[in-house]
Amino acid sequence: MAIPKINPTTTTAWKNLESHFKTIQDVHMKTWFAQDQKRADKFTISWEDFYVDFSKNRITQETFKYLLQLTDEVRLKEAMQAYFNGETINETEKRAVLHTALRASKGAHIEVDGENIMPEVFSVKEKIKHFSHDIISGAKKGYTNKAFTDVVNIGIGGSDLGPAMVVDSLQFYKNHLTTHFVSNIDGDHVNEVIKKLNPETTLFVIVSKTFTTQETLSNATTIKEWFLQSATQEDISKHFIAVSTNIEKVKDFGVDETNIFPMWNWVGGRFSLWSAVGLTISLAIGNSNFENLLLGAHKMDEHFKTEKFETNIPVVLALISVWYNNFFNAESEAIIPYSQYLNQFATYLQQGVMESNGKSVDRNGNPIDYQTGAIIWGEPGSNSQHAFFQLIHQGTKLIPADFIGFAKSLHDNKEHQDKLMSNFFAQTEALLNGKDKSQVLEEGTEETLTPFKVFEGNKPTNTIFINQLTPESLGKLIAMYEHKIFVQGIIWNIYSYDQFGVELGKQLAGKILKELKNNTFTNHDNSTLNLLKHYKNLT
Ligand SMILES: O=P(O)(O)OC[C@H]1O[C@H](O)[C@H](O)[C@@H](O)[C@@H]1O
Repeated sequence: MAIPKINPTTTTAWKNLESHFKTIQDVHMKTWFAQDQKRADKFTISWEDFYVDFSKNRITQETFKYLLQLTDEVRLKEAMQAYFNGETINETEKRAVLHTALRASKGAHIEVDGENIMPEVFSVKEKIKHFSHDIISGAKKGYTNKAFTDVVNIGIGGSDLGPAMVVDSLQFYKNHLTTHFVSNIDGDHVNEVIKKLNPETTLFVIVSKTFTTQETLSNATTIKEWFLQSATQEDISKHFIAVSTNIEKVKDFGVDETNIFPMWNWVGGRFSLWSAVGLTISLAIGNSNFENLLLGAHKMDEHFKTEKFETNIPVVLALISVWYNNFFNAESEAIIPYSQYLNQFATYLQQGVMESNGKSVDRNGNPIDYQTGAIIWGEPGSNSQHAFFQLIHQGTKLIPADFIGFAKSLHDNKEHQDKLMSNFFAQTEALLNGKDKSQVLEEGTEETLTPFKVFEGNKPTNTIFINQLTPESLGKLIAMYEHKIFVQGIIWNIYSYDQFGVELGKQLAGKILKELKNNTFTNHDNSTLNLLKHYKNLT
């Protein structure tokens, strides 16, 4: 059963939403809160350790009804079945999309092209487990017989952002190994990392699904050359590991076959941290914590698969986001975690959301005349309050925001935690209610200054409130956003799992690199030509 290809704007639900929008676009949310003491209860989902309050949104029961009707008309349920069953839903690349299989429970049977993939999934998991244990315990040693102290993940995009974000977010759970991430083709990146390393005690994990990515291969080559300044060719097998689908290319690079951790075409790069791409995570926090991350994701998969849509967290968040994106014309969404640990979370989500849903052609190959993927950005609170919150509160743009918070801190510092959480609660309250002229005057503000001090409020937020940051709760949170991406791709009738838009720049960079070597430049606009000449003159 293929995914239905339905233009959402042709549905009755869409037309209902359009006319409904006209009736509520100017209504202040305050009115609805005043009218209904139970509004928050009606728009809150409690599930396991998640408490998701979406009442501070510009929606009513009627909005919600039409949004749910939209899921019926685009046949979301059928699409979800195709997704979880391993059908070829990534039609443009002719692949299944099965990151969910990587966290499925023992005994699961999931077929790709008629073959059960689970035995292989579990055998790679075993390999990750044993390898992590041997490195962490010191059983496996480097070429001078010393235990490993450092791990360098060499990858980019999905082969970097997921592991880097998770290792950083779960640093509280880290062991003695120091982890580093090298991604940028900028040689200053790799050289800064090398500065900190001792080749005798460093493990290098080269992660590339395709093993053709310029950045990763260049960085791996630079590191290998640096390593060989003090070690021999035979020592490579003790220090270089690779994660890839492209076994031949990995072998050509010089990595031992036993040091290769396979992955599969049915895992998209930006959804791959659950596979051996997460090896650095397993090394940094230990395999049982890595398994708990996967368990959390699996629980969210089950919730998404089985929960009715009105209380299904990824579905509800996806629908609310469509509402702002397509009816209020909101261009972006802010992700504001009230946890310094989630410092890299928005950066990670940018690839997930924007590479997946940044599309302007529908599943029938036709140009789209409605909005698709939102711009994702954000930084942790409370820092961001002192940076860009001014624009969210008083700017001209509507910016729906997800506030992610954890009730208990990891270091048990109650005093800081109460202050942090006071800010967390205060901000969504302020964004909802604003401050009107009479309140400003009551504060003793002189009349002429009142316009500047009035806050309109009516700014939408979701509060994603979780008990504590653990590997399991982080797994749930990441999977929640993965499924939100899926639901939106279905509604917008786009292919969320290809990324052809990344190719053109790569092709042109290849051409320019050759031209720089030969010092001849052809077929450029005159701006680019001037820039190239200027570069040549300076270098
Ligand atoms: O893992 P790799 O094959 O090296 O790919 C790394 C990255 O490359 C490309 O730019 C893709 O757009 C990303 O989706 C991918 O994650």
